[in-house]
Amino acid sequence: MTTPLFIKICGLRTEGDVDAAVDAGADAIGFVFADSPRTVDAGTARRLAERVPPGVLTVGVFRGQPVEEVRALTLASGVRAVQLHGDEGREYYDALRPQGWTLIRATSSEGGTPRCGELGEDLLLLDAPAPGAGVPWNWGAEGFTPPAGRWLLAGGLTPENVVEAVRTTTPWGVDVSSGVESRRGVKDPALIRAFVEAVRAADAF
Ligand SMILES: O=C(O)c1ccccc1N[C@@H]1O[C@H](COP(=O)(O)O)[C@@H](O)[C@H]1O
Repeated sequence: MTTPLFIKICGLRTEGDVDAAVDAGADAIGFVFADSPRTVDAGTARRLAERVPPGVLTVGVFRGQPVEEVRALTLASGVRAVQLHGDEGREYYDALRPQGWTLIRATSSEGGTPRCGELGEDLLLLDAPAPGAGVPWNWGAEGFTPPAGRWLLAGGLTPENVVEAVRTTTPWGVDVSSGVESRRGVKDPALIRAFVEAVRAADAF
């Protein structure tokens, strides 16, 4: 039997969002600390993270923020992983490493396939150039080479397209935000369930 795909549901803002993701069987949930319609403050993220069972990874999502801000928000919220969408370099990852957080580097495949770990990250996330916009990138393109090692596919995934996406790109896991919303920034529990069920059905093949 192959390892089930890792599923992250991102951009959660309410208790109902968190309960829907956990009950559906998500492996990770994300709180956005970057500028976004989904932004939550550290206190909200802490309160929501406290509802999450220990087996589900809590992730703080950042984009182009100073490392001290990332450190402060991560400590204040108590999340266990940091997802970085900026153009941070190795020194930035080195500065966060001693805290023991799981470090996720979000990048695109423009300019070639990145390698997981090359900046000190634990996990790579291949996303569209505009994160959180619900727009798929061209992951089905001829010549796309998946990264070696652990990587998450993100960018415009939905319950309808995720099965084809994972069969085409063979990621270690998937990450979704817009595709499980009824409108921008508002999660839909039925879509969260449908997304997780679709991924688990893809696992069965
Ligand atoms: O969700 C956001 O608004 C966001 C803002 C800044 C950086 C990342 C953000 N979200 C991440 O975007 C991808 C995919 O989102 P989508 O499914 O295409 O909407 C995912 O990794 C989110 O964590």
